[in-house]
Amino acid sequence: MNGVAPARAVAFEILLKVERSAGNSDELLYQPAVARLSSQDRNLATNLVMGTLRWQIALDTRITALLTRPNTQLDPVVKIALRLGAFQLLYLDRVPVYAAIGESVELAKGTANKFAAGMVNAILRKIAAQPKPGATSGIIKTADLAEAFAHPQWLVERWVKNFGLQTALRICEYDQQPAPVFVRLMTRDAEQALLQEAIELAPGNFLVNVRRVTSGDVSATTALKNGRVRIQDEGSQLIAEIAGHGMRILDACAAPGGKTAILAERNPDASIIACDVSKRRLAKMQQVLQNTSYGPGINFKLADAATLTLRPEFDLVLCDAPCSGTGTLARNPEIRHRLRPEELKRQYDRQVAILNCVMGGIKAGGRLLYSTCSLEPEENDLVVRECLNRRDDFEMIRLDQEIERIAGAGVLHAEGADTLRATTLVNGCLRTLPGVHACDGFFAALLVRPA
Ligand SMILES: C[S@@+](CC[C@H](N)C(=O)[O-])C[C@H]1O[C@@H](n2cnc3c(N)ncnc32)[C@H](O)[C@@H]1O
Repeated sequence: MNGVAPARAVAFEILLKVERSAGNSDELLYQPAVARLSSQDRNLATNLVMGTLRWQIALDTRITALLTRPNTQLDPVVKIALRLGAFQLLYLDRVPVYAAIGESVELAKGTANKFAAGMVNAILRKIAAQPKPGATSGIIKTADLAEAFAHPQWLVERWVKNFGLQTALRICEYDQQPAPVFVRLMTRDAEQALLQEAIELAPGNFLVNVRRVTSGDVSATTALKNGRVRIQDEGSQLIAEIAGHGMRILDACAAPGGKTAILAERNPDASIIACDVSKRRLAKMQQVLQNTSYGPGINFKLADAATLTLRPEFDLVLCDAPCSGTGTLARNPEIRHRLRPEELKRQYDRQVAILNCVMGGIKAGGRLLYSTCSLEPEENDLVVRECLNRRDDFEMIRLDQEIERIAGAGVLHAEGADTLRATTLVNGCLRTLPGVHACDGFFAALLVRPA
């Protein structure tokens, strides 16, 4: 693309794919075109993609108000050129106005519409002259909260109803910031190795083996390449730690394998079946995990966990179910644009089918951890309650005692254990909330089949 800086050209292509539902931002940002960029351009491309998606609702409101015919369906190329330009003008301080406008005009020339470039130029000039988004303090209405933080109103209404306005505000604030990067230290010298590569670290929220990256690009380090560290959200790691121990383990919805890796690390002598319905995701996971020191204990199985034929032979099942992902909007900002309220019922049906099926694989005395990265009760408590109602050979165990178990085993640091005890236990289940906790939102419930 003539006259367009590499970072903006890459960001534009990724945003276009996301708009056309041809991929997810987090995966697309790991493609070779991004890896080939300089570290500075990679950061800019990432900021442009994630920021534009995070603020899309607010950007579209401004853009629509300036269209001559606000109901016109814009060509996706024009839409993305406008969003990308408006995002830089309104939310980035260091981008010169001429670059934000001029390069969006160049991008808009990629359409057959010969008037598109002129329209993009005119609209972005008007946006450049508008005041930047104002302060967000003093919000007391749900609609204002949704608008100020560029979230769908229906979603914020649910959170206000379920968690209260202040907590909904914290979730929305968290979603609008880059998600923290957490690393798991896999070797004793891992922390030192990262420090030598100019990566600055702070302690994790809960887990002894976790560090939060405060400065530097871990993805470019040798420590990551040679397996001294892994990148994984701390909430996700916590779920896998709580899942616990077994000799025969089924990870029913396993890809991309973050939790499988911890199960394997914590249960080195176990036989683990890692199952996923997606061939592509399973293959990618297999490629990553089979070359690790803990890979040999894992058998990879392509299967639909809702229809598996299982004998009751597992002493541990992790059912990390597919879900709406509303606990991960900071990491996956486009979820809010794709999700519809009616989708939650479809998720519930699928989750009930999967959980109900994998409960059949638990032997007497065995345990099953059900988890999601959704904040919605329909995908969490209600799924568990429905599956427990369907049979009488399972009971739910409060996770308080599991927190004590992993605290006693030295997995949690003292402050982390206190935070978990005080803020995450709801009706015996575990719930992390983005913004309340500095990690993704997770839910977990532990079911056991008494011996
Ligand atoms: C939340 S992700 C799992 C994340 C994974 N446990 C980890 O920690 O990396 C859910 C996974 O479930 C898979 N999935 C969706 N429907 C499934 C089904 N019916 N059976 C098995 N896996 C399924 C998806 O392909 C996706 O990889």
